[in-house]
Amino acid sequence: MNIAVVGLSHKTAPVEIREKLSIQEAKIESALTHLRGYPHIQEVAIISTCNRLEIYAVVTDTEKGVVEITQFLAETGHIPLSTLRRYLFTLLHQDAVRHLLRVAAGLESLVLGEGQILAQVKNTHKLAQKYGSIAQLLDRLFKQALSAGKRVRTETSIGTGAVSISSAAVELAHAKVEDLGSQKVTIIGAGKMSRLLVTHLVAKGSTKIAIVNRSQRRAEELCREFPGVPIELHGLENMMRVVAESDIVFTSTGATEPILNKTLLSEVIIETRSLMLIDISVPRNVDADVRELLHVRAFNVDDLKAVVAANQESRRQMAMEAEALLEQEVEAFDLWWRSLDTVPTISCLRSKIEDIREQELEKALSRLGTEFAEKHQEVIEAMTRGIVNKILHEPMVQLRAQQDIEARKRCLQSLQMLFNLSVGEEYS
Ligand SMILES: NC(=O)c1ccc[n+]([C@@H]2O[C@H](COP(=O)([O-])OP(=O)(O)OC[C@H]3O[C@@H](n4cnc5c(N)ncnc54)[C@H](OP(=O)(O)O)[C@@H]3O)[C@@H](O)[C@H]2O)c1
Repeated sequence: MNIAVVGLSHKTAPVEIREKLSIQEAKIESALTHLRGYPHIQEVAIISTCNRLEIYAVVTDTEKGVVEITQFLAETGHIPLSTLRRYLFTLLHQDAVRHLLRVAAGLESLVLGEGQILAQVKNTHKLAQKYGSIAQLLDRLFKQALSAGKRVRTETSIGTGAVSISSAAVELAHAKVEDLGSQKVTIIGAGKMSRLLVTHLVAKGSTKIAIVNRSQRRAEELCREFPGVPIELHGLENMMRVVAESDIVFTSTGATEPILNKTLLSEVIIETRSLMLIDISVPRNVDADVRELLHVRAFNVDDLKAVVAANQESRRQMAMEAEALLEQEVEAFDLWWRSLDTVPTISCLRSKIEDIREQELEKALSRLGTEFAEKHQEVIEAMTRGIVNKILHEPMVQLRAQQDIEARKRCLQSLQMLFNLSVGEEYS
């Protein structure tokens, strides 16, 4: 039994490829069911964010399991396998474990140490539990990753500074225009990222902010979080009119198709105005064809790499502290994982000794005869259980604590030989 992760991220694939593979939350259940249906996949969980799509699996045969996941990705993304392979990475065993812990800690994020990824890993775990696609190994791995992610943020300085994709996007706008305060800024979408956009825009002195959202309720909720800031609210039906009046437009919605394109914009944009579009959505909300428009400057999440590069350098030192802490967490998971190979032998030994106890108890009680009171029988039964548990406790503790793999293997073999145990499948 082994752990593998197959996926792609902002480090291995451009947004044009990532958006094809992104799996919306509403489709996670069917994707997990599909993956669980493959013959060599026992447990599975999917992380799908703007910067990564990663499939974690417990596989009975590593090579075949990895092929099955790759096949699934090619089918769902409608990308030929030969093309897709260029963008994929595969990590196995301890490397897969370490990778998930690094992801949860924000060390694999485009914006080093950003906090949103921890909630996304938590959501991945929650959905996999809900749809029953994970069992002992991945459940434990995700719990370890979440605790590692929390530890890194509380015990090291990586979490300091409110860094996120949204803060990088606002940073980009700030770098491109002279006076952000005088610009009319529109945000399309009113979710988590839009809220962060407002926070950072306000911090940078933005005063003319409009929000365009599909539902009025969510837009109003967002507005209430910024009581002192005058924010205009609009429905999607007014989107093009509001865009036409804006200097900068951020798009941050869960739409799976572009909501702005060259045709829509060319109908409303006046030649004398220039418009900056910053799209932080994946799948993208702004079609690439808008770059053909003379007065439009368009950016997407991949364009944020240049903005975060400077920030990255200063955060690298903080990341080093996190790396050391993560190694402890990887070690803890590894120790638990390896201890699983003692489980079949321990269960086999317990059940053999339990059989002996029951047989001997039965013999003794039948010799004592029917006049022997039921109360006394219970006392004797409890005593025999107590003896068995006390005798087995210490060797079992010692066995689980044995960290040297070879020494533990020898102990297990001795136990199996001495007690003539026939042990079934083991984790390896
Ligand atoms: N969360 C992150 O850490 C993160 C980081 C970087 C980028 N992103 C990307 O940013 C985008 C937004 O993420 P989020 O976390 O802010 O999402 P979210 O909290 O779920 O909010 C989604 C927003 O999109 C709107 N929306 C959904 N489907 C739509 C459609 N078909 N047409 C128009 N509006 C639609 C929703 O409107 P209603 O109020 O009407 O539902 C809501 O305002 C996503 O593309 C995501 O990949 C997210």
